[in-house]
Amino acid sequence: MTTATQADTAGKAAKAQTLFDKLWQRHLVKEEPGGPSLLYIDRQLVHDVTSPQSFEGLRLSGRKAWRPETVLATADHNVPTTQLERRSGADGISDPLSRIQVDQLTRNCGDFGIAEFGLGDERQGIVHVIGPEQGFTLPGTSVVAGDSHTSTHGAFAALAFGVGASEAEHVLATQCLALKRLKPMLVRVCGRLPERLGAKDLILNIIGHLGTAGGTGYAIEFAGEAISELSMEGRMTLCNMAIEAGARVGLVAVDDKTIAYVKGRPLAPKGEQWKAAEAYWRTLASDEGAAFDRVVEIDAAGLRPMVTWGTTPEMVVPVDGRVPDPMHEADPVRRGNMQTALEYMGLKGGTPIEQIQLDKVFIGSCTNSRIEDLRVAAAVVKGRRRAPNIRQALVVPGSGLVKRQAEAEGLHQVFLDAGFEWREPGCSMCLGMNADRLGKGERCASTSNRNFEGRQGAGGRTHLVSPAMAAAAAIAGHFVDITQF
Ligand SMILES: CC(C)[C@H](C(=O)O)[C@@H](O)C(=O)O
Ligand code: SF4
Repeated sequence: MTTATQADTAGKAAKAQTLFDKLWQRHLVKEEPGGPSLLYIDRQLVHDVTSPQSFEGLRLSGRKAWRPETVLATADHNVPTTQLERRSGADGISDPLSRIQVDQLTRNCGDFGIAEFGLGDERQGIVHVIGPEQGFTLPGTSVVAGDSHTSTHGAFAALAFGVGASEAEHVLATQCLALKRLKPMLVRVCGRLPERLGAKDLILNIIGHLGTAGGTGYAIEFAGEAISELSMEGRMTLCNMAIEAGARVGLVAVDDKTIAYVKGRPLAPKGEQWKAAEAYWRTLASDEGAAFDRVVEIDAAGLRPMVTWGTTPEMVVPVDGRVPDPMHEADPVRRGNMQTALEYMGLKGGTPIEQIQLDKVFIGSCTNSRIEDLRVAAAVVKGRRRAPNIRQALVVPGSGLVKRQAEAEGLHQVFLDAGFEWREPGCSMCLGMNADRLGKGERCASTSNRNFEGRQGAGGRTHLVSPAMAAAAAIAGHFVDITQF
């Protein structure tokens, strides 16, 4: 009896699993000790840039998409965002390569029987916005896309990560993928975020702490009071940038907010299936006492609004801080990197962040283009005007449905009245792949997730910030402490 009880206890203790362990185990087809394991992939998202190669590969080997109903495609990276250019669909794209990629996506989806939200479809938008919006991304599923920011979908406790074009091809053909097991890391954020700070400030803080390689080889689970307090939009912002800390996977456990967000979405289960699904989804949290390979604790209450000053997301400081001085950096490699970054950014060490004058503002991208982001930005902008030195302030909703919702709430009018531009959905100025770009030397406050050299256009200078900060910077013409603005 005693022995049995001990065995039970030991069994229970051994069974405490992290959320990542649960998702991993559920999708495991074949485990190879030491080597990569074979995982079952439930869903795949496809966009215009990385998919041509995958489809071409299928054609060359004479293979079909095995379960085309598990794939959803949209055009986002190459699409223009002005109404005028959008009127004529892909024909309105002046750049020939962009036009070919958008056209090709439609042709490939037709040939392989895959659903596509193309130009002219109100459901079109950034791949990481439309997946959750449609209920295509569901808790407990495994989701891949030929796009590194697929980590976004982990906000729903989905095992979601970016893959290369040949891996995406393999998933299309077999629904399986070989992957080396990731190590679970816990980032526990206790306390509450101060007023006017958002998920973007939090994740920039975390990346500043971990560094851009700190998450390499890990799946990061975000937990704690500050995470529970975040909306699903905020959790998506957080997981979106897990990859910027090097982690292919970001995760948040299922709670009431997850369930409420998914319920009633077009592709979410209904009726009896919903009940069964919800019961399973509610198990998707790390067990008490589950072992993580690394645990990082952060206190949200002491955080400040963040602004990047350099050319990686870890080069970040609070808005009331200064651009760091490389002369104070003891490590020669770090010092060299700082100097190179400052030169590119046209900044001097010691400059107060609030004195940095801007040329452009971009509110959009899969990090911050959801309805909540637009609400936050509009609340800052309301009744104010764009500063004269801001040549352009773009607001680009993440999908046609976000756009419609924002218009129903009158947010577009708030932006237009303040001298901002209200655009059609797409990746837009997040990356220099469509007509929305920075010119050489132009400085931008951007709500996107990457700031490397030339990211928003050759010679362009990117500062990553929250939507509230971007909006305030457009009004003031420079960075401001949004907790006082
Ligand atoms: C084009 C695509 C491969 C790329 C990515 O994987 O992330 C893009 O979305 C990005 O943000 O740089
Ligand atoms: S919005 Fe930016 S980060 Fe997101 S998928 Fe598009 S290019 Fe990549």
